[in-house]
Amino acid sequence: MNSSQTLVVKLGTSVLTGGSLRLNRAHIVELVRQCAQQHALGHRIIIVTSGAIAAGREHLGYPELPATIASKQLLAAVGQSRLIQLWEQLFSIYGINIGQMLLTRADLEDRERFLNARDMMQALLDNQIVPVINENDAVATAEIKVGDNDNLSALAAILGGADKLLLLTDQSGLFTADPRHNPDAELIREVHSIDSALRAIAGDSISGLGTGGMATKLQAADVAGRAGIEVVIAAGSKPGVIGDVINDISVGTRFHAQTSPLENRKRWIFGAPPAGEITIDDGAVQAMLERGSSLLPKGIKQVKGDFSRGEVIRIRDLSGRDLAHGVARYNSDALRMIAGHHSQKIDEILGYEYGSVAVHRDDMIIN
Ligand SMILES: Nc1ncnc2c1ncn2[C@@H]1O[C@H](COP(=O)(O)OP(=O)(O)O)[C@@H](O)[C@H]1O
Ligand SMILES: N[C@@H](CCC(=O)OP(=O)(O)O)C(=O)O
Repeated sequence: MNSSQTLVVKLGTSVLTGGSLRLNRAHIVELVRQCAQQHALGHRIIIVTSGAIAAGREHLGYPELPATIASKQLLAAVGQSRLIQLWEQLFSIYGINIGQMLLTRADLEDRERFLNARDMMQALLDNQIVPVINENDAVATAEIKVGDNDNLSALAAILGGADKLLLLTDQSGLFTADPRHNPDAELIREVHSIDSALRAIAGDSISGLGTGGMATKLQAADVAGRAGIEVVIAAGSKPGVIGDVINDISVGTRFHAQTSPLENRKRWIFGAPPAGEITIDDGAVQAMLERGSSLLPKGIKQVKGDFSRGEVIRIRDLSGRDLAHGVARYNSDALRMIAGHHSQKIDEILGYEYGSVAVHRDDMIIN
């Protein structure tokens, strides 16, 4: 594994409350200390935090509310601001800034919004800011919700281009049965593939605090694993757990990635039928093929088709040779307007900009 890693740490309500009805600051302080330690070593940390509803309930003094979605939204609206304040305070002890991202499924399913969120997350990470993510519970209706933070953390890991996803919970990992009912249940240390037998032993949450139990953690491991991301489920109370995961020291249950992130990306870019096509000049061909550069608008000669930002397009040279497939950073109309122009002119021509490149190197697969 390379020296600098990107790690998503997901903290379930069970960890943040330590099984009680209020946020357990002592637990959270210790986990922030571990994150800050890894951050100082050059690793990129992304937090996915649950606990907004629990924090809201605590702050309002455990009000009697009907068991409706509206009540949960009310509690989340109050609790999220408490929660983010806490993360902010604790990370600031170490001089680390955080950036809040509240997401819903709608932000991640739409290609253009996904790209926007990904660019934003990248900007935070490039500036050594720790993204702190939760579902936007206060406004998310059932139709646009991811629904649980395990699945949300798998999507956040894909968004952040993470190497690993660590799901911290109140058990030391995935057991052969729910340890709350079965004292003889054994910890499963390594998982190479997720099958129906494994799904059958991963039960729901019975503490009344968490959402989804081990079942949603397994779904998250599956989604992340297919994207080439290794997943570990471990206890938030295990001393030094975050460093252990970064250093590949065996802890909890480890799910091996099913592919490499690059393979997964290639499959996606080649799998998507191209929505359009651009022709580039010889200088751009040389920069792309020989120097591994991104494609700038300056090198674009012609744009064919009608495509949106975020869709896959074909890149051809002047003789019509198919050179590469890549993800467009601008829609077809915008590309037609900025084709042949210097990147500094993008804002002036369009009145907005999504950065200097038309197709980024990381989003391009050369044929
Ligand atoms: N096979 C299993 N191994 C471990 N825990 C399990 C299993 N099946 C169900 N669980 C339950 O999953 C719970 C953790 O999930 P959850 O309550 O949603 O926590 P979190 O808030 O961390 O997401 C455990 O407390 C445990 O009761
Ligand atoms: N978004 C919700 C948590 C949802 C959730 O999945 O909780 P958990 O199973 O404890 O990770 C909140 O902030 O309260």
